[in-house]
Amino acid sequence: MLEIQNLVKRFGSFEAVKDVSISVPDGAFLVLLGPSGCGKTTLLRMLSGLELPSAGQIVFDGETVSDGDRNWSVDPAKRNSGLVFQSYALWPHMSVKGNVEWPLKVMKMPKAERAARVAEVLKLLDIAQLAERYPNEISGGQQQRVAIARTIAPKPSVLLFDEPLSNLDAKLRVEMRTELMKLHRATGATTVYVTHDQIEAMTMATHVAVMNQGRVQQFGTPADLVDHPETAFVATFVGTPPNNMVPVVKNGIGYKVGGRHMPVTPPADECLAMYRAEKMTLAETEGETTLPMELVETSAIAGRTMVTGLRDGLRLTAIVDRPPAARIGETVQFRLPERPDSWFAPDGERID
Ligand SMILES: Nc1ncnc2c1ncn2[C@@H]1O[C@H](COP(=O)(O)OP(=O)(O)OP(=O)(O)O)[C@@H](O)[C@H]1O
Repeated sequence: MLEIQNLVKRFGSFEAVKDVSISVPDGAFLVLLGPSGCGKTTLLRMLSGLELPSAGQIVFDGETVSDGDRNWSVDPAKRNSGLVFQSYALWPHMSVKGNVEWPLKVMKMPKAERAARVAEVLKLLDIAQLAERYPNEISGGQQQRVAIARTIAPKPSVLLFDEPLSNLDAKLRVEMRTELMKLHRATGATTVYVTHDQIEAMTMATHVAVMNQGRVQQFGTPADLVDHPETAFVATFVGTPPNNMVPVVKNGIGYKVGGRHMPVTPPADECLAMYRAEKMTLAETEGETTLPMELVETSAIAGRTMVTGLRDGLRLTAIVDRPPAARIGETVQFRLPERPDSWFAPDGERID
């Protein structure tokens, strides 16, 4: 079990990580997901021991490895965790085999055992044929595999990844995603993986912590996040496409939804209505729950069409069966379902 307890990280007066508490079960694949600057890397660096928390504790398997309150932490090399960065920094003067063997030499593993472990790991990552080559003689994707092999060679019980696939092209990313999941199953190591790519998060994770501005907005399984987003931020950050969020305000005896009077019964005078993209439709003409929007984007998605409209800063996405007749820049009528899927308060908290 990996426990993060009331963890805080301050840089001067700026709080990059704010009171984060999460319990990660053994063998889980936790993804830290959030926009740039939300504190993901800082949290991961604290887990690795590279950064000392300002307050709070990190506990691996019942043993405290970082204690911000006491200004103390176990050295990164001694905490049974392995870290893979976005840039993989292999030793250029060592062969692939030499790079993977290096951490085992450092931990003084006997020679025969070392050779067996290196062979096993190279096979697991499908790079045995590259064993004698040097880093400048292999591709970027292969270098990333070597970096991962080097990290898992000492059998760390916790594996930490910081956007490890962001330097790879789209096709290779998808392939490596599958490989990393295979690797996770094969090693059984509790994994913490940082990304801002929500598709990566939703396909790989057993657990996701969605972060924003230093806080964890929601911690749960990918399905939890999609089925029951706890904040408007989560609702609009996860899912493909993300959910639509439309402001609702009291106006006279009725309510305006996205700026138009509509027959709704919101739980408060001012709130946000969430509509799932697959429940939105397009209408030929104006109706009781339609919003005229400028058509800004259409794209084919798994045999259906994703249509995006814009109006006064409000962006709506619908997944429909057929592409609209309208062209980009023309007006289309988006029809909202009779009832939204969820309601959120103006501060983003879920209401029902
Ligand atoms: N050493 C530092 N000194 C001062 N501020 C820092 C330091 N490291 C990070 N920060 C700030 O803390 C915040 C969180 O940074 P962090 O790198 O954790 O974000 P992130 O979510 O990983 O972003 P990205 O996806 O862009 O890497 C940012 O506002 C960043 O500028």
